[in-house]
Amino acid sequence: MTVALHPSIDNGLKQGTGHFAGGTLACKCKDHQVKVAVKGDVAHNHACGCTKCWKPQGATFSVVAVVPRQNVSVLENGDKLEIVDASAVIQRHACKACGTHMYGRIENKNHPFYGLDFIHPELFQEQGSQAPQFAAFVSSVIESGVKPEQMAGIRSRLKEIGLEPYDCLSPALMDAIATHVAKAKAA
Ligand SMILES: N[C@@H](CCC(=O)N[C@@H](CS)C(=O)NCC(=O)O)C(=O)O
Ligand SMILES: [Zn+2]
Ligand SMILES: [Zn+2]
Repeated sequence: MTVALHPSIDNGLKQGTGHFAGGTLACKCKDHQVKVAVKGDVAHNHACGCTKCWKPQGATFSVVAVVPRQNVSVLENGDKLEIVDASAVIQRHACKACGTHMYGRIENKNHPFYGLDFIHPELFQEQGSQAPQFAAFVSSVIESGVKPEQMAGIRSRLKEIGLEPYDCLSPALMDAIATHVAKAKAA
C-alpha cells in the first residue's frame, strides 16, 4: 500500500499555471465560512511534516506556502478567527469552529521571513496555484505518531512524486535564513 502523505499530492503533483492571479481561501465550515483573499501566486510551496502546521483529516503532512502579508485580507467571518498559539513565531489564525488555519503571520520584524504570511493552497476555491516544490521537517512526522521504521517508505514516496525530503527547510531557504542572520550580526 502506498503511504498517504496529503490528499492534494497523493495522486501526484498538480503543476501550477505559472500565472495564478490569486483567489479566495475558504475554511471547512458548512456555513458562515471564513474567507480570506490572497492576491497573486504563492511561493515556496512545500509539504511540511511539523506538528504545528495545519493538516486536513488523516494527512501526515501539511501543504503550506508563503505570500506577501500585504496580499492577504480577511473577506468574510473574520470574527471566527483566533490565534492558535500567540507565543509561536508564526501566529496561525484558525477558524474557531472547524480548526482550519487560514493564515499564519510573523509579527517579529527581525525574523528572516517577516513580511510573509503562510497559507494552505488547498483551501483556494480556484485552481492553478504553484505546486509543492519540496518537503520540509520530514523527520518531525515522528512527533505526530509516525513510527521511525515508516520513515524510509515516507521519504521514498516523497521522492517518487518529486518532492525532495529535508529535515528542516530546503537549502535555498536555509541559505536565506543564514544570510539574514549574517547581515544582522554584521550590522
Ligand atoms: N519538530 C518541531 C518543528 C516545529 C518547527 O520548527 N516548525 C517550523 C516549520 S513550520 C517553524 O518554522 N515553526 C515556527 C512556528 O511554528 O511558529 C515540530 O514538529 O513541532
Ligand atoms: Zn471554519
Ligand atoms: Zn510546519
